[in-house]
Amino acid sequence: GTMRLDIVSIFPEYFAPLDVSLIGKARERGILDVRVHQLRDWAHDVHKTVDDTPYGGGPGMVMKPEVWGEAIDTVIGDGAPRMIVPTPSGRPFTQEVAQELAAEPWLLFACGRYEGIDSRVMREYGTRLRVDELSIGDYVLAGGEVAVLVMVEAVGRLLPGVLGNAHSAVDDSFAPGAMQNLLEGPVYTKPPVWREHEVPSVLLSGHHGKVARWRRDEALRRTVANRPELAAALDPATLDKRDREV
Ligand SMILES: N#Cc1ccccc1Cn1ccc2ccc(-c3cc(N)[nH]n3)cc21
Repeated sequence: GTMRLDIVSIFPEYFAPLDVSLIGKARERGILDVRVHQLRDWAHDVHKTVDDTPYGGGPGMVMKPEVWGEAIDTVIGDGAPRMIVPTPSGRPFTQEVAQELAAEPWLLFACGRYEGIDSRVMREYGTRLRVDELSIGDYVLAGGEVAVLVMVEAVGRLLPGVLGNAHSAVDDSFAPGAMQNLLEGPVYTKPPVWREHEVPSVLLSGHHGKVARWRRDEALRRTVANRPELAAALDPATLDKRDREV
């Protein structure tokens, strides 16, 4: 069925990219129903104020709870979407979380700016909705919009029918299975030689067993090189004899 996504932000124009490519097609095909809302529509003062100084002092501003409360109440009505709040201090957004979110019928993304949203908003809706504060990585953005674009793409591509059959998400390096927790290895296409660089001959051999083995070895090599903490966590039993020699 259709997944509904509501996004509330003071920069709705950030979400123009959701009209194109993968997500745009999914919307045209009715797989996704994406609605973007301007938070300021629920700020009633002449300046449409959405922020104020932080209690306890400190730099920057905090987003007012009243405006968010009116916005969320209007958007959800008496429904109960899963509420996602991007934040640098959230639980890590991983492929596993993306898989979980892809199973939800309705997601509501609350995009903060400034130093974040008054914490009582999450507390208020946590009594009625599942509220997840999620981080997309250990770096600080200026607001939640980019994080929502990341999450919507990661979740959207997992929905049935969104990725052409040519590329199923099941092969993802973080998807369950033989290549789980391994990084993608190198990829090649025609021509077989380009500026004197050749394609590894095993890939031209047509020997599927050797190709699979080679790809696993390359994925393992890259994982050890770029993500030693993932490689260390690999269950030795899942690595067959040859891999242990790598
Ligand atoms: N909050 C906060 C905050 C705290 C300190 C300094 C700057 C900000 C800016 N900010 C406001 C909203 C908001 C949303 C998500 C992120 C975010 C997520 C990841 N993974 N990094 N940054 C940042 C966000």
